[in-house]
Amino acid sequence: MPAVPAAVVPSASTQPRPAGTSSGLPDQFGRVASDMRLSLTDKCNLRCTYCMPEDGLEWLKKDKLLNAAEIVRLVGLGVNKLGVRELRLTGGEPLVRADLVEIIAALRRNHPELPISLTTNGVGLAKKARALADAGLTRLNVSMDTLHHDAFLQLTRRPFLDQVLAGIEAAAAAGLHPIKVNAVLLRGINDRHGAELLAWCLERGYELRFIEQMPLDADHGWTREGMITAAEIRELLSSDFELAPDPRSRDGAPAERFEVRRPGSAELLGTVGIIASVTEPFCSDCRRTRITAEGKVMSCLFSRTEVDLLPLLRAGSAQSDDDAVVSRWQDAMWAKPKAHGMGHPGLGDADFVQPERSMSAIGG
Ligand SMILES: Nc1nc2c(ncn2[C@@H]2O[C@H](COP(=O)(O)OP(=O)(O)OP(=O)(O)O)[C@@H](O)[C@H]2O)c(=O)[nH]1
Ligand SMILES: C[S@@+](CC[C@H](N)C(=O)[O-])C[C@H]1O[C@@H](n2cnc3c(N)ncnc32)[C@H](O)[C@@H]1O
Ligand code: SF4
Ligand code: SF4
Repeated sequence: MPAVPAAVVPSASTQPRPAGTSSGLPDQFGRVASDMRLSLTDKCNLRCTYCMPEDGLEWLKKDKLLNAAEIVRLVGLGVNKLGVRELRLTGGEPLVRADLVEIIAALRRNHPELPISLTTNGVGLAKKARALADAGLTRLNVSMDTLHHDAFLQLTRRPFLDQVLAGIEAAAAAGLHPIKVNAVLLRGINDRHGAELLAWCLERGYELRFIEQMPLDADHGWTREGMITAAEIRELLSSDFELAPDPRSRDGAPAERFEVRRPGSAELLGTVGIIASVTEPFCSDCRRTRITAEGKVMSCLFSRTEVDLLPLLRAGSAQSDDDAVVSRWQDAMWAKPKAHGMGHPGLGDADFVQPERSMSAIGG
């Protein structure tokens, strides 16, 4: 079974962070991170082919994971000292974490105004949606690649589509709006289901986003030729829908949004997003800082260097320790690569090296 790599690289900066960059999370290229993506676990109950291997991964031991108090402390440092303005909880599958509701409630008590969102596969969501909303979750994104049971099984290797559908419904009933649905299209499996999935989401007021498959699968099976591009997705949708650029500002978001209408009709049905990380990268506007489930800063989704905050978090809780954590986090972000983990965008390029960690072990 492949193991989650234990690599710890103290600092990746080629150039030290200059004196004077004492506030926030700036990098060498003029970007400032304010969007914190925190992985709560590397575990998952699905085995999506574009993410996890069939046999799963060797899960981190519980004592290696950030505990609830450490999570609350890290978010506090992010918000109070480093300019974090948005928090996303992800994984692995965040719903498998038994203390998820308590974590959200504690974060909400400390940060009444902070937008807190969750990215989930929706399995088990039906039972938890109300508690998540009551605890103070702002909204959530559910990953669902198809409405077809056979394709769902082929993609996720688990027969849980009905659970996901029930979860989305429960989230809507709990008022966790806006609900966004994430779908990765794979050639020959669900690429022909895109228009149907969009119609389903539009009817229910959910915002669908198609995601280009990135080379972050544990099986290392991704190819630039094999993936479905944003241009292809727009083409696949064009016989059923007309897409026009959404006039609202993109504001650094991965998804480019489009207004959706039926061909020849003026009626606005809703919007669809396309997250074209491979063919239309958005790295120049990136505001994301990632923390893995075991407390490592990954300045970029494709970083091959990681900066471990856990030893500092576990060294004590005094003010001086807070300063050390903040400073190490800032150093890590200063070293953020320009794009795609290297000096230029190009996920299919010869010099691109896929990180050892799969998406589930990074925190998508
Ligand atoms: N290349 C790249 N892709 C990202 C990044 N952040 C998110 N994505 C992609 O966007 C997908 C959707 O992310 P979500 O977790 O739903 O969050 P989001 O789209 O940033 O969030 P909202 O639009 O604010 O709801 C992820 O699965 C990734 O495929 C990033 O920093 N770099
Ligand atoms: C890693 S998952 C973590 C949260 C949760 N388990 C879920 O699936 O929503 C977050 C997102 O990453 C996406 N994802 C996973 N592997 C990917 C890949 N290789 N390329 C693009 N997106 C990927 C998933 O579709 C999902 O929307
Ligand atoms: S994409 Fe999410 S649900 Fe699918 S295997 Fe990865 S972590 Fe699990
Ligand atoms: S690939 Fe790295 S730099 Fe580009 S948007 Fe994603 S996290 Fe940001």
